[in-house]
Amino acid sequence: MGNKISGRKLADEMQLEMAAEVSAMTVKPGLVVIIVGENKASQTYVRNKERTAEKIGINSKIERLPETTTEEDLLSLIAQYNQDEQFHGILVQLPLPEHIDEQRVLLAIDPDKDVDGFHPLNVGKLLTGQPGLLPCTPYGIIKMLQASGVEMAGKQAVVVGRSNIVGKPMMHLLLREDATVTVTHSKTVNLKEITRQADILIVAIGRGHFIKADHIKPGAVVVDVGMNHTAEGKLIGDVEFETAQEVASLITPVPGGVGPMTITMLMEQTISNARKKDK
Ligand SMILES: Nc1nc(=O)c2c([nH]1)NC[C@@H]1CN(c3ccc(C(=O)N[C@@H](CCC(=O)O)C(=O)O)cc3)C=[N+]21
Ligand SMILES: [Mg+2]
Repeated sequence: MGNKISGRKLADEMQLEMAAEVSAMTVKPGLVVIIVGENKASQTYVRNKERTAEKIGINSKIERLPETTTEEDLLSLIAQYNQDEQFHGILVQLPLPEHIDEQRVLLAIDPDKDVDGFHPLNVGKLLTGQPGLLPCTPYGIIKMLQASGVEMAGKQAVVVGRSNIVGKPMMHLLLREDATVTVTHSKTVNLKEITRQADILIVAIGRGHFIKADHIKPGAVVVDVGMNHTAEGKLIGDVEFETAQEVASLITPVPGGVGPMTITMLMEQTISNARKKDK
């Protein structure tokens, strides 16, 4: 057992197809990423996004604002990009500094340019089963499972983590695929008994190597959303990969799993927005 699902490989394949598609378009897709303050984890992410956008032929612009930026200044920059026809996607990197109201910022983004799928209108569409922009991490996970031939309909899916960015939208996307979904979190009692029921286990709790082999049902599909840095600066997932892969039938690694797919879906949604403006 222990077949690795390579998000990296699938992401590379999808990006090649997307590059061909973009080169045939008359409108060049544009994505603006707004970052407020310095955040070490943000840096790799933003670098990867820039590199990927360039590879595909997307015009990407990074707006780096100082930590001291006021909420009003951020809101007016967003208003400016809402109007700017060159940009089809707007992403405001989270988390934002303490003094800025995150919900107010997400509400300010034009829902049609919200390529992160975090605007309450898009969240509501996901919840009620209407088409809309989707959160990129859970969307990328569904794509990865489909590409790997994982049957979701009727299966027991367990999500560990209930964040607005991963856990909650993941629940809805799995429901849409007709899985039976259980959401667990840090206050869940007898977590192990629940995760051991999972045919599909999605882990997004942000604690390094929290899920071990004995949390996993033999033959389960395991998706690791974690990105934790050890004291030595090594990137590790929420799942202890070495032991878990002995039990799982399929498992995503960190790095090279969910991360590259997240970025790919961001690009995909930016392109599909631009295509709506294409002749
Ligand atoms: N509004 C907003 N939307 C986001 O989607 C968002 C965000 N804010 N804030 C930060 C997190 C983090 N995130 C990552 C996505 C991909 C990689 C990625 O490409 N990882 C690679 C490389 C990692 C490495 O080598 O360090 C991998 O897992 O293989 C990393 C981090 C998106 N986020
Ligand atoms: Mg989370």
